[in-house]
Amino acid sequence: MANTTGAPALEASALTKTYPGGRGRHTVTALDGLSFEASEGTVFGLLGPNGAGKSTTVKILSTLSRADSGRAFVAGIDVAARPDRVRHAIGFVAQKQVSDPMDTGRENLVLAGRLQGMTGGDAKARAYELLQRFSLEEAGDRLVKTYSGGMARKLDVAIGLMNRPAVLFLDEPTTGLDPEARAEMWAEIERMSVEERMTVLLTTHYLEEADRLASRLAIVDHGRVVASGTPEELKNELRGDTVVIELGAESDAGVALAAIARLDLLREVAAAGHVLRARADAGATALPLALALLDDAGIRVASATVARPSLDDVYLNHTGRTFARAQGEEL
Ligand SMILES: Nc1ncnc2c1ncn2[C@@H]1O[C@H](COP(=O)(O)OP(=O)(O)OP(=O)(O)O)[C@@H](O)[C@H]1O
Repeated sequence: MANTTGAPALEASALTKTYPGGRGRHTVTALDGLSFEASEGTVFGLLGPNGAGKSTTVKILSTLSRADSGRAFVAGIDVAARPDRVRHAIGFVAQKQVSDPMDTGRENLVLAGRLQGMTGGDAKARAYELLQRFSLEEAGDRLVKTYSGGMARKLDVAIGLMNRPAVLFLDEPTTGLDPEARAEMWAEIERMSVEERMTVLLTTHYLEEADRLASRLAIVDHGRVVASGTPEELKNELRGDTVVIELGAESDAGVALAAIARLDLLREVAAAGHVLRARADAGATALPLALALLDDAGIRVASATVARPSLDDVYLNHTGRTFARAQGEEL
């Protein structure tokens, strides 16, 4: 179903959602005024650590959950007013496997198509096409329980595509995949968004994945969008270089932080485990001075680099903590 209204393909406006805490615990604020817009035919990324509110957003947009307040539109349709129409316009690939391991890949696809109201003939034809597209044609008639993790994940995505959705929700599509399967999935998502001219909402907690796939992205933290733009725009907001110093395993990060804190050339100095990060207008000048201070303090350094800003630096800049630390806090 194409979006013919000229409205953004996805629009979330000031969404809030709280969950009851249970067993006398405080309520959990999952969304705290979250807003974003995604244009038709693009891959839009929601990037944030575990617990940031990404899945809750996807559940509201895909009609599986209701917001406490705020509004959301998918393909120009109000999700709260017309959930039935939204369901026909979307595909949803959840974090958990949806295919039945005791059926073949083809059987899973045909069943999904039939449940979505396709005729038997149409469902078989679309299943054939998707098995080819995802290089699963040889495995298509094997039970899913014999598939690798990467193959099962591709099948889940294919199931989400059976009804030719205008908008596809991909909730952490590569979590748990090995690097090779992850790279393959990235290539499929890129190809899919171009060939099917679909809008894709991708949630991820991998910075590299957001950088590679999303034409625009929103960084989500504690249920709010703290920054949004193209990955390049977000990185270009930060001037200067990023200095990263990895300390030896026996080194005390607190002592190291104190040692380099007095260097005026460095700003936004932060530690995550044994890795120190800082920003500098001229990283190549600041780094040797920082290393000398660490040496004076008796701190052993395992590696040191100067690089252009990454999305990790963007995250740190907007939230005051590194992405790795935020992940650790929420796990
Ligand atoms: N059904 C629920 N009941 C209670 N709290 C919930 C429920 N679902 C989510 N939460 C809480 O709401 C917050 C946001 O969770 P959400 O799953 O949306 O985050 P996320 O960014 O998708 O994280 P993840 O990457 O781990 O899925 C978290 O603190 C989470 O513990």
